Amino acid sequence: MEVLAIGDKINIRRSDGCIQSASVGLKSVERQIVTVEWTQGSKVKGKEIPWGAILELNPCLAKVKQKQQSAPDKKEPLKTESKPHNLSGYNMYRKKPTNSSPYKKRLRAGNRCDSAINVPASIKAAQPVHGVLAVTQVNTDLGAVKGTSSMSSIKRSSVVREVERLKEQRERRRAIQAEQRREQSALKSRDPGNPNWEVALMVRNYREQLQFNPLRCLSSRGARIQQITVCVRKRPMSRRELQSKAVDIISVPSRNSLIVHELRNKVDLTKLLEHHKFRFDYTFDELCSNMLVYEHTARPLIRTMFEGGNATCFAYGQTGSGKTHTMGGEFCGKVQDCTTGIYALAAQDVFAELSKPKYREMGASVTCSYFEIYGSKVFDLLLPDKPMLRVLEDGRQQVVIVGLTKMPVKKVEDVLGIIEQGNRERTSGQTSVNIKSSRSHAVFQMGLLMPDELEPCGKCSFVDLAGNERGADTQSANLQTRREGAEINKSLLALKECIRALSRHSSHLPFRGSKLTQVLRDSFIGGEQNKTCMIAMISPGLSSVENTLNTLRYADRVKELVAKEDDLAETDSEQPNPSEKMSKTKLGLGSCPGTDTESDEFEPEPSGFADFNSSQTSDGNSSFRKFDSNLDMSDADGDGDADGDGDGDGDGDGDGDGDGDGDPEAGLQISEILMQHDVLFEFFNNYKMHFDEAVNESTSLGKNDRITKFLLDGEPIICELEILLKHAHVLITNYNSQRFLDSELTESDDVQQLSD
Ligand SMILES: Nc1ncnc2c1ncn2[C@@H]1O[C@H](COP(=O)(O)OP(=O)(O)OP(=O)(O)O)[C@@H](O)[C@H]1O
Repeated sequence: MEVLAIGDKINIRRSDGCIQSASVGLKSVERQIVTVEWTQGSKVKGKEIPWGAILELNPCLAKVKQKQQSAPDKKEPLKTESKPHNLSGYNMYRKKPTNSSPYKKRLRAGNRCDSAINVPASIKAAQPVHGVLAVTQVNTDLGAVKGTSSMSSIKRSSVVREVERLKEQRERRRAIQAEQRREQSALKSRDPGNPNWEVALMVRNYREQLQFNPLRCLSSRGARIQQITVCVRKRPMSRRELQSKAVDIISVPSRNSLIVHELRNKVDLTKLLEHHKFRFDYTFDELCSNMLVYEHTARPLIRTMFEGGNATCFAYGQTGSGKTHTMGGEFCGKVQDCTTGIYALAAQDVFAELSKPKYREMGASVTCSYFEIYGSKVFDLLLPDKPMLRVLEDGRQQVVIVGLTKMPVKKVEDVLGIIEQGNRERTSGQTSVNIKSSRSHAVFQMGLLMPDELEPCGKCSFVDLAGNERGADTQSANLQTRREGAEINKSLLALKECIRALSRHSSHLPFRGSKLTQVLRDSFIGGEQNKTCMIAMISPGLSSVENTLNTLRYADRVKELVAKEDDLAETDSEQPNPSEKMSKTKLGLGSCPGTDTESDEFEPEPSGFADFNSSQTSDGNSSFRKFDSNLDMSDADGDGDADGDGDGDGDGDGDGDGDGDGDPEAGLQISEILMQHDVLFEFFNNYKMHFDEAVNESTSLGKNDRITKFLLDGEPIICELEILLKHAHVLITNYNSQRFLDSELTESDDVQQLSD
């Protein structure tokens, strides 16, 4: 082992069997192990190899050793040099070596030794650079000659070892840098004129470290069917993007993870990549087909419709990210092949299911509707000239699209005809992003109809949403375009709120926040029976990174709540203690939201919950009074009803008994109103981080619960809630009076006007 020096090149065998050259790092004589290192791409790798294995692959080392042993006479003169007392020059910090010092002598001896013995070239190459190194080297050489001489038993000082280590590090770093420079210049010369070559290289280097195992299997069997599924699909680079040498900054390493490489500039203006990692139920890369996406997203939803539930599949994303491609079908030039979209694939499965004897005997049939929501207006895509339809809501909050075509269909071809007809009618316009872009939400619905029934007993809705970046399209000078953007933003926010309400089994459903959520109200109520899937589409290019991150964060927000829902499900399986049980009842979990029976469950006050209330009230008494006085102030506004629930008791709980458990709808109206009023809507948005969760949680609690909850959470939130309530009170009162006055059927637009 002594014949080897740090930095020597030797042959090694890699774990995959191949033999390659590597540099000697550290040696452990006791363990008879040598550590070697080599560079692979931009990475430095290393491993420990037994000395025996090294000798096998490097027979020349054995020869060197033999030579050393067969020339004992040449070692003799060194014996005296190896005595410890001759090492006075060893410690350079204690005594500076002079020409006549033993240090110099040893150096000369070492040189003599070099000439006498055929040592590896690298040892010679590493001859005196620093005095310290030279001594070390001489020691190594001496050791090689002397074997177990007393010289080799002397420990090198920690300073020497540190210098060696630093030198090794420096050399390694330089080797990597040289390799990177070589790669960079190779890439630059290979890709002349590419302004993004540096980013491309950084992304490529990062990807080299990843292990890719993306989703490829067609069968979704075994996939967990959840109430809410959130997936992401990355589209391939378009021809235009490839021509402009755009960089693909999305990596999809596995079936449920995704990384966005965002380009950032350091303070010194050098570029670096920030890697944003996301996890979803499924992630589809650019090679995934529509069929594969369908298998994992919409297909599991078809069963829901036959089980009497409402299934909804949303395509969400930036303009041009592939929503229409996924939902409606692939484009061959400008012509869309409807047979390859999720609408058609779902229709195939629906008819396959319908042909089963069970449904044939029942006489079940299927109807199709196709409409679009543009701004806050609904248009029927299956009638000539796309007439505008009215959306009405009855006293039981049932939403009806008056006059919507429900076309009976008997086979897949009928459905394809309907899709083609509807697609021709869809509204398009011009944005600063795309020449042609959908500014409307398109809703395609299939309903399962039983004989003698007017309304379908199960429904599948597929929604191709308008581009989510539209609200940020501020370059447009056109007021109409900006309004459209605002409407789209509003509806997407309302959609998120509704999905969140569904995942939390919340009793409050803010479906009036937009026309989209209003017409899809059935999709969000009904609890476990309903299933929802969101497919977030993303563009791969560097220029879309901001929109891509926005899309993923939106989807992530929905997914985050799904995770919470799972947590709750786990808790449910355990035996809850009485107070937990009550808290959940109060949160409306497991019950059908918005039903009267729910408010009955609010009646009993279990001891656990009463304790909770009382302790909080005593803890935060002063704040409680502060909040109450605020309610009084609102009362002074002249509405005669400080709590805004229309009962005139002003006690803040809605039922007049002061126990905080009364009217479960008292809370829900607050965010409903918020969703309908621009100022509050914006306010709500700005402070979202704080009371996004809070308002929703509070909505299914009584008002006192809400108050105590926020007292617990601390002062800032109380203040924000106060401000929020101040703004909301007048609106709530107006809204309530209107609602109570309303008779059987109310036109939703009127409700909208009210808040305006
Ligand atoms: N997965 C994909 N594979 C191949 N091409 C795709 C894919 N996704 C999208 N494309 C192509 O990208 C372009 C834009 O797609 P598409 O029209 O579906 O976007 P969009 O999100 O619906 O946009 P908009 O909101 O404007 O309607 C189309 O030319 C389409 O063919």
